[in-house]
Amino acid sequence: MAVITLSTLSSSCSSSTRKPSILCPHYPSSYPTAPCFSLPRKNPPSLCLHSDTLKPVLTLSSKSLMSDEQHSDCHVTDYDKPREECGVVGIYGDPEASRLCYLALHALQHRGQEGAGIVTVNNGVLQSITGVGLVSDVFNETKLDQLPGDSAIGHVRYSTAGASMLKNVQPFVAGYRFGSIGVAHNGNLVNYKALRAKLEDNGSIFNTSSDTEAVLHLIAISKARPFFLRIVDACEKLEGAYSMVFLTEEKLVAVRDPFGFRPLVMGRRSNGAIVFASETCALDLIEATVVREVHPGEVLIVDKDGVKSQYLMPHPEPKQCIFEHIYFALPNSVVFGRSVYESRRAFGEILAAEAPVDCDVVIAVPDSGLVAALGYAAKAGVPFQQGLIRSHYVGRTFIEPSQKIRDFGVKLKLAPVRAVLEGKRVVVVDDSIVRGTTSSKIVRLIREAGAKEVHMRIASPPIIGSCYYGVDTPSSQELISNRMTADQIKEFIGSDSLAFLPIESLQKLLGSDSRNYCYACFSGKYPVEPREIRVKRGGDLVEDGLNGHSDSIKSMGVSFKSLEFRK
Ligand SMILES: O=P(O)(O)OC[C@H]1O[C@H](OP(=O)(O)OP(=O)(O)O)[C@H](O)[C@@H]1O
Ligand SMILES: NC(=O)CC[C@H](N)C(=O)O
Ligand code: SF4
Ligand SMILES: [Mg+2]
Repeated sequence: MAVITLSTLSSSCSSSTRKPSILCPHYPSSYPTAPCFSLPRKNPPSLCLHSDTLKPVLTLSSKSLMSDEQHSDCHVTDYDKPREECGVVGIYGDPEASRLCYLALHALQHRGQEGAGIVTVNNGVLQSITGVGLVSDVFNETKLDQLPGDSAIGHVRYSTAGASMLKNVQPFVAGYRFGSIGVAHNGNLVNYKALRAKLEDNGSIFNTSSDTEAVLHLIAISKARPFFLRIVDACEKLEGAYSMVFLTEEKLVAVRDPFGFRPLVMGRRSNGAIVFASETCALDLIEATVVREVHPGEVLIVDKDGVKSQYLMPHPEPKQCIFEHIYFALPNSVVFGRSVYESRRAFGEILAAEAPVDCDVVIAVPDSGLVAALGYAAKAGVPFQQGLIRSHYVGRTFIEPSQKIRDFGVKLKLAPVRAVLEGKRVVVVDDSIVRGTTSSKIVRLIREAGAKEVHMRIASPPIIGSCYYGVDTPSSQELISNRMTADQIKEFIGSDSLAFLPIESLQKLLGSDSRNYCYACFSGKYPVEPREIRVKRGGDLVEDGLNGHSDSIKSMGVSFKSLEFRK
């Protein structure tokens, strides 16, 4: 059963004007900035339930799964892994906006499986459906019929801040004094706690424990005019990673943080509709042609007059996440202007050139090790074979009811092919080692299947630090490469040899573009100081909000158990 919430928010602002900080050549430098006309108030509440809001917000929360009020067990996921991030999509000017959004979210499902949502604009009203679980769990024909309109934004979530619970599922929608606004965010704000504390001091009441909500409050209290400059004003107060899409009654706005940590690309459909998505694979699915990336620090505003570009405050140089190429993005996507497939293949080729070994067969750890293994095999001139079969019924998250059963995790997901492995010297290529769980189990499985030698090749440098920019890696103490040398890891996983992709070779491959990438989880050099973020530990969920319990979600057929929250 769906619940309908009429949520109203108000804010006030005092008179002020705001000019764009940097103007794009296509943007009129004479853009009018008018004084704000609202009532000045001291410490104005940015959220008010007795508001004189102009436009109501219609929110439908999918109740096919448990509600926020039903505090129960916690969502158990595979915390060994660098987990996926979020995916965002935005569509302007297509009568099938919500259906296209739904399809695009399917293409981005690998980026987040905790929750999904779509917001559309219909007759000047923002309508929202969000729910926990996969896109296919949350939406069906009937739900999509409830989302008419020719503009939409959508989100698939994997939490980085704020627990896994329905109220944190995006897009978020709020009504404020001048209208309504929806937002979908991929990334993580490293100054969220400070921002929230300040906003709360000034009277803001938060509805969620997600970092993303802060931007809505900042927009509501901004004194900038016209509207999109409120978004610019708010974003300039954010630190960390944000690729976001905003939807209002009239506009679709896409923003990428100045470092461009997370991807965001713009496309166009043949009917002229403008589309934004985290990865190009989403554009391909809905037959939109890639126009270009949203540049780091850029704000793109789409309305009936076309597309305008604006920039946030200047910044030294982009720091795009190299891990998108190593693990997160799909190989059929082009991310940061590079084909993910070609990157991974090149990583494998470099490994073959720099860490050769006599072998009979090259195999991959599916899925994300596959393309690098193809590169390794081609360069080494050794046959590639499918030595491990992946079960498609076990996702990137699975049941972990106890340590004993947890050991079955890898076995459940990956099965060795004796016909390929028996009596062979095997090179096994994977994209990364996080805690070493997968590698150690795989080496054992392959030996049990009769392999004579097992040589692990890892298509990324050793991960020594946590990510604070939208990827949910374990804390650094839990990262095996933070505690052990490559030789010690080789002993730990029981392989005959082990080699990682050297960071220098990775940077050499990227050439002059190399300085535009973030390598912090390999180098420990963080482009934006993660001063207030604590990373989740294995088995933990972090309750960082003041909104009560971290409620569970039930999704994807995973099992649940109670977990303790660390403060
Ligand atoms: O060292 P560990 O802690 O075991 O983590 C590393 C493994 O986790 C990831 O795979 P994952 O199973 O998440 O997804 P995939 O099927 O997309 O490769 C990654 O590709 C490695 O295989
Ligand atoms: N992985 C992400 O991009 C998460 C977005 C946001 N920080 C959240 O936790 O919902
Ligand atoms: S720390 Fe690692 S995972 Fe995080 S943005 Fe930088 S390269 Fe990507
Ligand atoms: Mg893997």
